[in-house]
Amino acid sequence: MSTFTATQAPIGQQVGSLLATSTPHTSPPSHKHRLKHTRATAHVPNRAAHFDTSLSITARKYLQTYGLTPPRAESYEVQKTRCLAQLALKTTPIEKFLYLSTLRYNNVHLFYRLLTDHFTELTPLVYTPTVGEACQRWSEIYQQPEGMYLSFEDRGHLSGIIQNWPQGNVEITVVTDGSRILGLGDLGVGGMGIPIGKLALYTGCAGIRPEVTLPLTVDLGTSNKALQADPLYMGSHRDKVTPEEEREFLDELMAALKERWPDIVIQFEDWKNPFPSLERYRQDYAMFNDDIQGTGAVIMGGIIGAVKQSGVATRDHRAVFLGAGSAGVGVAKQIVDYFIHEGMTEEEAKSRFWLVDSKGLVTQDRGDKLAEHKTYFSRTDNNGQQFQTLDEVIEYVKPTILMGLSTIGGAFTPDILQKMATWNERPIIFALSNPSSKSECTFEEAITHTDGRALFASGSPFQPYAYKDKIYHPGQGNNMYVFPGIGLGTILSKAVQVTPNMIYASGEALPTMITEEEKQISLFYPCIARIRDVSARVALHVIRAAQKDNVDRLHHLREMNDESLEAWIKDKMYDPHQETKEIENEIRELVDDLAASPKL
Ligand SMILES: NC(=O)C1=CN([C@@H]2O[C@H](COP(=O)(O)OP(=O)(O)OC[C@H]3O[C@@H](n4cnc5c(N)ncnc54)[C@H](O)[C@@H]3O)[C@@H](O)[C@H]2O)C=CC1
Ligand SMILES: CC(=O)C(=O)O
Ligand SMILES: [Mg+2]
Repeated sequence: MSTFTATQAPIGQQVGSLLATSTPHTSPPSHKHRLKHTRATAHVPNRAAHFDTSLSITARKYLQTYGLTPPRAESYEVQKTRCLAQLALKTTPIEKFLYLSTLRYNNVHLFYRLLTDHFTELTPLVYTPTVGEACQRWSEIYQQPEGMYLSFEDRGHLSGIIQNWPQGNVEITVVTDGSRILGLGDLGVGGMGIPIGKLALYTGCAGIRPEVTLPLTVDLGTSNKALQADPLYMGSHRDKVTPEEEREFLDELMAALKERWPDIVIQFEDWKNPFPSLERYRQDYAMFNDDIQGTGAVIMGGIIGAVKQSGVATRDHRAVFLGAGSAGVGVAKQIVDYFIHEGMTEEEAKSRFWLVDSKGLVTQDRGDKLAEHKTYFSRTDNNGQQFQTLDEVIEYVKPTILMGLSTIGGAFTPDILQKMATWNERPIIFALSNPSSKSECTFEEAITHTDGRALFASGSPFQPYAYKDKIYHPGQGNNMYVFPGIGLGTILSKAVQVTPNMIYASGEALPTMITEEEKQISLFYPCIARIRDVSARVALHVIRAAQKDNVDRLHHLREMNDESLEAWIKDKMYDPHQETKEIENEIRELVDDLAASPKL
């Protein structure tokens, strides 16, 4: 039975259209809009699918694009060869970023076929580190709209403006105000590169259809004076609004999003101070903050494996964090949860953490007013002594774990790395700041200065490194391992909230995906090439946690065992390789139906 619904055009006209070899009709037939697999998207025009050069001649005639593309119907292999050759001609990362953005805009399925087949090589070009440069230069390199921009001046009208988004159904949005883009500071509306990049990974990693994603940037002014002075800057040149104004704006925005798309999942990303909005909206919306919670989960997932490989008992670990911001505190809290899970009391677990910010070790008697999110970890056992530098802190603590979420590239000096290697057989060194220029140390430095013994992960990717006749492989501790699965699990279970247990479950899923081969080479994150399987597993764990917390609404999923549920999840995932095949199948069925119709 055809999946193609009845058309209003007379049968004769349809057959005529199918058989036409001359120029296309000037007015499109109504059936053209009924194909399930050629839906338009705002940032992905309808022509994306219709102009795919792999479409058969029959399909082109049916779609009336015959003659509008070169004659040969080519295989994906040929398309891929051409794209990769064109990409290779681009010499700088930003040129490659632009090439891939244009490809996504013009032929979305081809872009995702390429991305999913070449994840390891292409992710750094659509995501960190290259997206960092793209955000810094957004107003210079801007080419096409790929998301929504809402301004403070639009307050009072957000609901109406959101109606302008041409896509009827949106299942997930990533929203930023651009105020803390990676470790690069306030980039204003240039931050739009982040929602676009994150959502590209939602599609590539977790198979969420591209047309149900909404990249969203809110322009609440900027504290970046250079941007304010830049005539090319595409955002408002006003100063940042006050926290009260931001709250009022967000109250309206959240309500407007839910009004238009009641089931929408909302991910907050790269806000300078994201704690208030997380607290304010987490109960009433299916929302989470990726920098606090996604990062917390992914690093907890990595630490589970690294702690095992370190040979040191969980309760004997001591962690020094350089950076006590959203990510630092989010990660430390999530690992506290894991330590509690492993049998420690909360006080015992918390006592294993020493957080360092720009003023030094975070202590209760330091003399400054601590931001609220830092007080939980502030030390009280320092006997009045204060420690200003990382060097002083590590001499005092002699940590087993050194975590970098500080935005300070190179902060883990050779001396610090060597000390870590003196105190520990397998020092755990996570240099997590993004992009690569902000990484607290490189993989090469971590390996060289610990004589190959570091258990290492970084936020942005590094290449494998050869040292003393051995090849070492870096781990990438980036929230990209979990946020796609958190979103997918929340969407598929129709969860009304993203609960702390769902976040915890996403991190806990990661170690279940590590292979023996990966363990052998000291990896505690799965190979990135398997990210679709990893995201499906994360989604499975997220759904189970949603069920336990009773926030899911698709109750029949509760009846499935894990194996069936994981298979069901995979079946729901968008597969870019299937898209043109689906169009071909629908057209073939239509042709067959028409041929079988009684002649009038
Ligand atoms: N690998 C991953 O998946 C993720 C990485 N990150 C990265 O983590 C970094 C921090 O992000 P957030 O915590 O959200 O930023 P944030 O602005 O909230 O926090 C930055 C922290 O670093 C501290 N800091 C700044 N300069 C310092 C110095 N000279 N010495 C010691 N501490 C200093 C600040 O006091 C603050 O505590 C960014 O580079 C971001 O890209 C963030 C989220 C996920
Ligand atoms: C990876 C990420 O979310 C960040 O660096 O902010
Ligand atoms: Mg982020």
